[in-house]
Amino acid sequence: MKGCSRSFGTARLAEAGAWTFPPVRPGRRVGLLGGSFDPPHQGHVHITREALKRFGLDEVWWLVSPGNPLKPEAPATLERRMAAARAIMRHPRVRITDIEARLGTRYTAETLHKLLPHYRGMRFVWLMGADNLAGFHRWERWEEIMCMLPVGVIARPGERIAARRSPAALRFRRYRLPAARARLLADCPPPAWCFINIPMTDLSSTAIRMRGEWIR
Ligand SMILES: Nc1ncnc2c1ncn2[C@@H]1O[C@H](COP(=O)(O)OP(=O)(O)OP(=O)(O)O)[C@@H](O)[C@H]1O
Ligand SMILES: O=C(O)c1ccc[n+]([C@@H]2O[C@H](COP(=O)([O-])O)[C@@H](O)[C@H]2O)c1
Repeated sequence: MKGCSRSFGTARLAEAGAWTFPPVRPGRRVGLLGGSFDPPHQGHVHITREALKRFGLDEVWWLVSPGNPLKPEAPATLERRMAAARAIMRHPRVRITDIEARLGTRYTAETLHKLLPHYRGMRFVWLMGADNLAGFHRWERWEEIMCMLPVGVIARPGERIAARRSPAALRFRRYRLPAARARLLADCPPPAWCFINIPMTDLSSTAIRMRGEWIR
């Protein structure tokens, strides 16, 4: 499509310092679930399990963010959120990572520019809840992200209509894969996105913080 380029430039891997990227066999289908996870909750666990199944993924990596660039308040420390994520999400095909802190990125486009060239031959899918699709047009270089990898969107209570009518959904409406073909998403050349309806849970980190069950 116009404005989409499959070339992402060369990643400056040296910037990643001594840290080594997790090894992965080529051809694997990996879902990337970026999030603040402040705190992680069973909603995250639920959508991860559903994404593995519905999008036919081999793995999901949680990218525990150093801090969402659109959220004004700093989250709890990365160490604490990583530990809580590891405690709640126990699955042999899910990795909890602090890749963005290690890469020195917090904007998703920048993260992908550094990550994807290191894993040529792999099939990544960006995963997000419907609330994030509704506000996706506010992300830095969001159209570029759509052109970099397929995007899997998962229903969230109260957000389905806003997501479907969002600027991002409208702009890329021609590239939407029907939910019945969700398992093909990882193999679709971008731009491609798919919205799946799953049994929804209305858990949120905000609600947990408001109940005082997680103090930053
Ligand atoms: N209950 C849920 N249903 C569907 N998607 C969810 C749910 N909870 C979180 N997500 C998705 O998981 C990803 C990470 O979410 P995040 O860590 O921001 O949790 P959150 O509950 O949305 O937090 P907050 O309330 O602080 O915004 C986002 O893409 C978000 O849309
Ligand atoms: O790149 C951006 O501009 C951008 C803006 C808002 C959110 N994100 C990413 O979206 C993911 C979900 O964030 P959150 O806080 O809703 O869990 C997380 O990986 C953030 O880094 C990215």
